[in-house]
Amino acid sequence: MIPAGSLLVAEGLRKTFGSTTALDDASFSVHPGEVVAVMGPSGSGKSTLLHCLAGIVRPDAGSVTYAGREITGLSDTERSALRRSDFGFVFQFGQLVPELSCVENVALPLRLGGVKRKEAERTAREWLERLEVGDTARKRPGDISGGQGQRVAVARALVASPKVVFADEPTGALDTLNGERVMSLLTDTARRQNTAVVLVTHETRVAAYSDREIIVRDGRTRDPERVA
Ligand SMILES: Nc1ncnc2c1ncn2[C@@H]1O[C@H](COP(=O)(O)OP(=O)(O)OP(=O)(O)O)[C@@H](O)[C@H]1O
Repeated sequence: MIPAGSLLVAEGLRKTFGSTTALDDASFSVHPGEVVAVMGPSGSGKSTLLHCLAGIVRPDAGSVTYAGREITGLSDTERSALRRSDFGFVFQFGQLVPELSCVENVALPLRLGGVKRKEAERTAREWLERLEVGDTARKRPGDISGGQGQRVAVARALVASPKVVFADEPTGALDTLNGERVMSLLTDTARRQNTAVVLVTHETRVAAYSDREIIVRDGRTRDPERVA
């Protein structure tokens, strides 16, 4: 049964890569503004689930419904337009464009949405300040620390007020202190602007920032709160 008021819902997802079954009847749902952690052992299917939910990977079977609209049937162009307008992304590594300054990186989602350069960069600067990395504005990603880079990436993921942020091991490359700061900045800001967060992690410390956890094991999902 689909929980009432869900923003993003997946049912019966199945995905194979050659002879490997990555997802095998996986389900998922998230409400607006809710932070859900997707946990489970390495290779259990967490990233594949995230990619299906975000419309990056098309499942072999099952459905993904976003804001009442089935997205599994959309064309590649329609799915990329949806990702640009409604979703934000934070990954573990290499997500910032190395040739652009940090302020240009954060301004990018706004520029792609048609906002003029000056306006986009002004908003991007505010976001860098909010994420406590205002001093990186003119620097390139290669000239800042990993912790600063993740804060810039979080600013970029949130700048266009997305409805959902997908974060795949966002603190995987950071030390504990930086990881905790990135997580609290991400989840506090998302909750404040009613952005849902789908957070893939294998660390309980990181999952503690979520409102709810689901477990993926051998491509199947389990919601511990819904098991009797
Ligand atoms: N593009 C791909 N091509 C082939 N096999 C893949 C591909 N993507 C995932 N797999 C396989 O699917 C299974 C699930 O992978 P997935 O990356 O979703 O797991 P995960 O839980 O995110 O793992 P980790 O925690 O190690 O990142 C694994 O056996 C993986 O090797």
